[in-house]
Amino acid sequence: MSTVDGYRRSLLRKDLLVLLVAVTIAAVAVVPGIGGDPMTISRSQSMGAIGVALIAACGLNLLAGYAGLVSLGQGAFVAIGAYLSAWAMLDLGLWWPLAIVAAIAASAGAGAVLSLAAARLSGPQVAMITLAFAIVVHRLFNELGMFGRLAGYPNVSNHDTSLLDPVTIGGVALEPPLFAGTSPLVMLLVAVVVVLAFVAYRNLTQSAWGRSLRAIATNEIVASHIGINARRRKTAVFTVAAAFGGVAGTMQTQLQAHLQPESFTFTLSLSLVIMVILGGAGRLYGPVVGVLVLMTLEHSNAMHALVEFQQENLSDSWFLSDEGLTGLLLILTLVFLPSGIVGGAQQLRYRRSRRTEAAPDPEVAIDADATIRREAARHEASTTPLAELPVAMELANVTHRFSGLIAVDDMQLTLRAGSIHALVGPNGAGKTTLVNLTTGVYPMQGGSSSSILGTEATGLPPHEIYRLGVARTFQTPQLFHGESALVNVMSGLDARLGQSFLATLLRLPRIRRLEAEARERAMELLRRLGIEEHAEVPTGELPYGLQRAVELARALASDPKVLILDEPAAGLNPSETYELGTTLEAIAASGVAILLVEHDMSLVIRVADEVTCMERGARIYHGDAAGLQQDEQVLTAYLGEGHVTIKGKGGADA
Ligand SMILES: Nc1ncnc2c1ncn2[C@@H]1O[C@H](COP(=O)(O)OP(=O)(O)OP(=O)(O)O)[C@@H](O)[C@H]1O
Repeated sequence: MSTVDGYRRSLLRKDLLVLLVAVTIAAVAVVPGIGGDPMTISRSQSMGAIGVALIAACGLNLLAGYAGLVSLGQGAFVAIGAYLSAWAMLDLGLWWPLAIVAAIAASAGAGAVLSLAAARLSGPQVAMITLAFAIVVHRLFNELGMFGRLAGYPNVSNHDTSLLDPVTIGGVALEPPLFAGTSPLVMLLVAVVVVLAFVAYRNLTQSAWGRSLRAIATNEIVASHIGINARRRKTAVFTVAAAFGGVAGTMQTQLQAHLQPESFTFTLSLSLVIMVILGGAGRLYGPVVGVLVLMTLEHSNAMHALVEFQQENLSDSWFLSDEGLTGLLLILTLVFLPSGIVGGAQQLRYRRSRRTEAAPDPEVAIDADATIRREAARHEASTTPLAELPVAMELANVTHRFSGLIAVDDMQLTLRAGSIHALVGPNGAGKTTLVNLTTGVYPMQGGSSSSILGTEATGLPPHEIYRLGVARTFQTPQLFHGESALVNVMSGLDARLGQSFLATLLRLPRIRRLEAEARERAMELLRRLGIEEHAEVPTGELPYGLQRAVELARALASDPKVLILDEPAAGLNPSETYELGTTLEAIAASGVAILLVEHDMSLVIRVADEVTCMERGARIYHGDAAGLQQDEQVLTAYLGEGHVTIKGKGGADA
């Protein structure tokens, strides 16, 4: 068994064990009579409510925790699932499983429609639109006569439950839906649905799909550079989160004798948000812990006892009610455990484990191993004259204006496979703008054109340019800091693996194999760049030089044909810069075309096969590094008259 297989199996075992322990704790806490007292309706409904909240909170965590789209409307999807499944059974007379599926589909559909508006928005605007949606949905169920208005649904005067056929599972007849709260078999059904929903949620989070959510949460532009269509992924996660809400709602219908609009006010959505934040947004077990802590407090006597304690011992006119205590708990969590209970525990465990290990020395941490150098030596490209190397990317007549300012002015640039093309020039010359044009961040204007490996690429968005074989790094490393170096690197090749959503949801064998291969490939890249010992370290904890190396590994993960590096030596010390140069030469020698935007002239002159110098958006020099240092215009505009000539590639003096 490979280490990856072992890791995967232990992860699965751990997940199920934790869920089992959590459910048992909840059962003991909420159902004190589990060991003897008879199970009452209210106790079984409390248990069921925990399950319902768990499903809804897991969906919300995908959206708010992983994708960073804070929704204040999750309760609305629970309401849609609950009301519509009941209505489909009672008024439409649909067979109960069909009614449940239809109601979940309706919730998911509502989520998809909402996402069309929300996908254009970000941050507080997403929260606002989802809040408005929650209010509208609540008002609808509150006002529509078909749902009994304030009297709730079903309405005793309109509905006769004896009309319903009993539900049978394996030949055992259950109580009719909507009046099933006391049936142990319905409790079992809810428990099975909770476990299935959790497994689906877990499968989604621990996959390329889950990593893509992290990416769009961190930075949509960066996400698009690793092949993610951010808008489409946002729609998908909205739909999935709403479907989880719908599943939760249909289970609520199974547990409750009666649906009341007050159960689905904005407070429900807010409680779900509080549970996710309290447990740990973006953490696998965050919603489990959040739901258990908050619902155990709510459904046990603990909150009530705390309120009474204040009244008796502090003041009976100034005290915090249940809601006030919940708010206080949230404030304390945000102040002392900003990443929630699970996030805090993980950080503690990580810090403890680091304390027992020797701290890595960042000075010598990056050491590209001999493999990459041997590959370089073997590659014949290094012996081929530059002009004979195949063209990997061609930019022609590229112009870009920011309002009145011409940032790039009629630029030409050719990148050849197996070579390094350096792009230099003073601050504000237009280098980064040109890079952003080549990778699709800015749309091409006027007569600009671009082709990649012979394919027309003018006007393509970044995620499509990624698919043509282009990868890049950024002036400031753009990593997903909540994740380990390994996961960051894996995210670089995810979009190439073509993992379908359904296969990911079910974690089919193909997905497990692809996931294991992605892990192996990412480890291999970390090893080749000499940073494998940091594989499990969250990138936010790594020194700057190592962050740059992780970002380079992520760019290489997609096996690019064109690699664009925006000031990769910025912030590196001389030994790290030297090592970077060696690594870049090796990467180029393996057949990759590199565009190197850089101010460190010692690095440029050492590794570049050709150099383009820009000033005020235009090209003022194109040629080799030796010529660059002699060019009058370059000396005046960029290098300075006092520039001391550095030996170029092949040791030739300028
Ligand atoms: N988003 C923007 N909106 C308006 N002007 C911009 C924008 N981005 C860049 N510019 C302007 O375009 C010009 C080129 O900037 P750019 O960042 O491409 O230069 P650069 O050569 O990469 O500089 P540096 O070496 O400092 O990174 C500058 O005058 C800059 O102020």
